[in-house]
Amino acid sequence: MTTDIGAAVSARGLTKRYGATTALHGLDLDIPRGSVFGMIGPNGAGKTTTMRLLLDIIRPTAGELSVLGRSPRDGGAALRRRIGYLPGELHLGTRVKGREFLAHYAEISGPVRKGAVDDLADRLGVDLGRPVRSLSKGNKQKIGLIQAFMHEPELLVLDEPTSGLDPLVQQEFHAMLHEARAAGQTVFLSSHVLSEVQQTAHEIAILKQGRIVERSTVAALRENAVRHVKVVVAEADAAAARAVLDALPGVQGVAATTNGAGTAALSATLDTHVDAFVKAVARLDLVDLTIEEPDLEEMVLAYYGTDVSAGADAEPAADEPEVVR
Ligand SMILES: Nc1ncnc2c1ncn2[C@@H]1O[C@H](COP(=O)(O)OP(=O)(O)OP(=O)(O)O)[C@@H](O)[C@H]1O
Repeated sequence: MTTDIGAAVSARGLTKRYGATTALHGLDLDIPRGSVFGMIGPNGAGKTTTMRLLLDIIRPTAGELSVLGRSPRDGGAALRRRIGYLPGELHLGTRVKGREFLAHYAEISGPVRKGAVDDLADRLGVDLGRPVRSLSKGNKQKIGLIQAFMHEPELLVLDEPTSGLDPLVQQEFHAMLHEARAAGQTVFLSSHVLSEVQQTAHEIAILKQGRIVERSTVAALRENAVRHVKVVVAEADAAAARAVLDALPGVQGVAATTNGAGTAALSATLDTHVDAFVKAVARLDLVDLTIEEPDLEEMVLAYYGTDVSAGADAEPAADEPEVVR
C-alpha cells in the first residue's frame, strides 16, 4: 500500500478508534496540491478527527497518511510550520492582547511577512489591541484565522472556518481562499453544510459515520442533482405533453393542473441531465417552461440520512456497505 507523495494530503485505509468507538473506518483520501477541498458531514462524522490526524495531535489506529510528502508522526515541528491550522474549538481565554498573542504564534510557526498580521486584521475587521478573551466568538474566530494564514503556509487545514462569522466577513474569507489557491497553497476545510464550501471548493467529500459516502466536484453534484421542472402548454395539448414527459427516462412524479385560463401545467422532478429533457419538450407548443435551480443542500442532507439527529456517534451496522465513488 502506498500513499501519493505528489498530493498535499494522501491517506490509505486511515482508521481511528477511540476505545469502542470507531471514528474513521479506513479512509482513502487524496487532496491535490493547489486545490481547495471541502469535507462536509454531520456532527460526529469524523471531520475533526481527520484534521487532528493530519496535524499529529492524535495518531491513527491503522492506515497510512502523508502530509506534504511526510508522515505527520515523523515530520515534527518542520512539517507543522508548513501547515496553518484553525481548530474547530478555539480556547482563547488569555488576557494577552491579540497582537502579542499572534506574535507568540509567529515565533512557533515561522517567518511572518512584515505587515501581514495587520493586513489580515484589517480585512477581517478585528481589533488586535484588545485582550483576546474579551473578544466575541466571531472576533476570536478571526484571530484563529489570522494565526492560520499569517505565515502563508503550503497547506491550510481549517475546521469549520466560517463558524461565527457574519456574511460580510465570510465573503472576505472566501476572497482569502481564492488568493491562497492562486498562490499555490492547498486548502482543506470542513463544514456541516455544503453552502459554506460550495463557493470555494473544487471538490467535496461527504463524510458520514467515519466513511466517505460521496466524493464529487460541486459542478458534477449540480449536474446530477434532482431539479423540479414545470411545463405549461395549451389545455388541448396536455395529453400530448404528458406522453412526452412519461416517456422520458429520469422524469418522475408527473402531475398536471389546469388553471382555468386554457392552459395546463405539468410539474415533475428530473434526475438526469437537462439536455434530453429540454430537447424533448422543445417539440411541444410551450406556453412556459421552468427548470428550478437544484437544491444541493437538500441532496447532501439526503446523504446524511435520517439517523443523524438520533445520534451520529452510534456505531454503524457491521454489514453496512462502504460506498466510495
Ligand atoms: N477524544 C475522544 N474520545 C472518544 N471519542 C471521540 C473523541 N473524539 C471524537 N470522538 C468520537 O469520534 C467520532 C467522530 O468525532 P469528530 O469530532 O471527529 O466528528 P466531527 O465530524 O468533527 O463532528 P462535529 O461536526 O460535531 O465537530 C464521534 O463519534 C465522536 O464522539
